[in-house]
Amino acid sequence: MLPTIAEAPPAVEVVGLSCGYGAEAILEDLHFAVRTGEIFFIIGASGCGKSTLMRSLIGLNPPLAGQLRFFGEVMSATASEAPRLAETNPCQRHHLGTSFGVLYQSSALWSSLTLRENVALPLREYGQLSPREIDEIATLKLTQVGLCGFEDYYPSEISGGMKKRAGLARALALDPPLVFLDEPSAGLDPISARKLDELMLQIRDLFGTTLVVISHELGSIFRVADRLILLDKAACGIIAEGAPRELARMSTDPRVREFLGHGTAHQ
Ligand SMILES: Nc1ncnc2c1ncn2[C@@H]1O[C@H](COP(=O)(O)OP(=O)(O)OP(=O)(O)O)[C@@H](O)[C@H]1O
Repeated sequence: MLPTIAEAPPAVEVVGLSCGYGAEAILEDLHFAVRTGEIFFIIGASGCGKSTLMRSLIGLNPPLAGQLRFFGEVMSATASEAPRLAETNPCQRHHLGTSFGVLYQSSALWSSLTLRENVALPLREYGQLSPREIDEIATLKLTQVGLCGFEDYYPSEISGGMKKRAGLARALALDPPLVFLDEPSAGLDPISARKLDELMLQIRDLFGTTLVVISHELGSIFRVADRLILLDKAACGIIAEGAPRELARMSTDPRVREFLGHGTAHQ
C-alpha cells in the first residue's frame, strides 16, 4: 500500500535556519518540514521575509546558519561555506540543478525565445537528449499546463496567466520531485488565479510532486494548501504551522486570526 502523505519521508527539512542579508538576520532559527507530496504554503504579511526564505531555500542566498535537507540530502551551505559549494564538482552541480524546479514571480521567461524554446532550456542544460526528444518533452510539458497550440508563441504574445503556466512547464521540464513557486497568483485575475490553483492540485495528484508555495492570497491558501507556516516580521520567524482551516478555526493567537480569519469565507 502506498504511504499516506503524513507517513511519507520529508521532502524538505529546515533545521535551525537563519537567513537575511549581510550579517542581518531577517528570519531566525526556523524549524519546519515539508512532507513528500504535500502542497505547503509559506505565508505572511508583506515584508515578513517570505522571499528572503525562498531565496535561501533555492540556493540564491546562502543561509546565515542552520541546515536545509531535500529528501534527506544536505543542500545548504551557510555564507561562510558557500565558496566551498561553488567548487562542487560538475556531477554534484548537475544533481543540484535537477533536484528541484522554480516558478519565479515574474515567470522569468526569455522574451526572445518561444514558449517551446523556454521550456527546452533546462532539458538542453541538464539532459542528454536528442533535439527531437527535447522538442517532444517541451511540447508535452506545455500541453500539461494547458498551452497546447501556443508552443511557437513568444512571451509577449500571451497573457499573464499563460506566462505563469509556461514558467511552470519549464519548472517541470526535468520532472523534479520538488517545485518552489514564488507568488504564483500575484497580478493575475481571479479566473487565471483559480486555473493556476487547479493546475497545482493536478500536478501534485498526477505526479506526486511536492510543491512549496509563497503566497498571501487567502483564496489560494484555502483552496490548495495542505499545510502552511505563517511568518511574522516582529517575531523574526514562524508564529503558526498547520492546516489552514484548522488554524483559522482553532488558533487563539490574534495575529493568526487576523491573517487567516477572513479565510473562513472560503470554507
Ligand atoms: N536585498 C536586500 N537587502 C537587504 N534587505 C532586504 C533585501 N531584500 C529584502 N530585504 C528586507 O528583508 C525584509 C523581508 O523582505 P522580503 O522581500 O523577504 O519580504 P516578503 O515577505 O517577501 O514581502 P512581499 O510580500 O512584499 O514580497 C524586508 O524588511 C526587506 O526590506
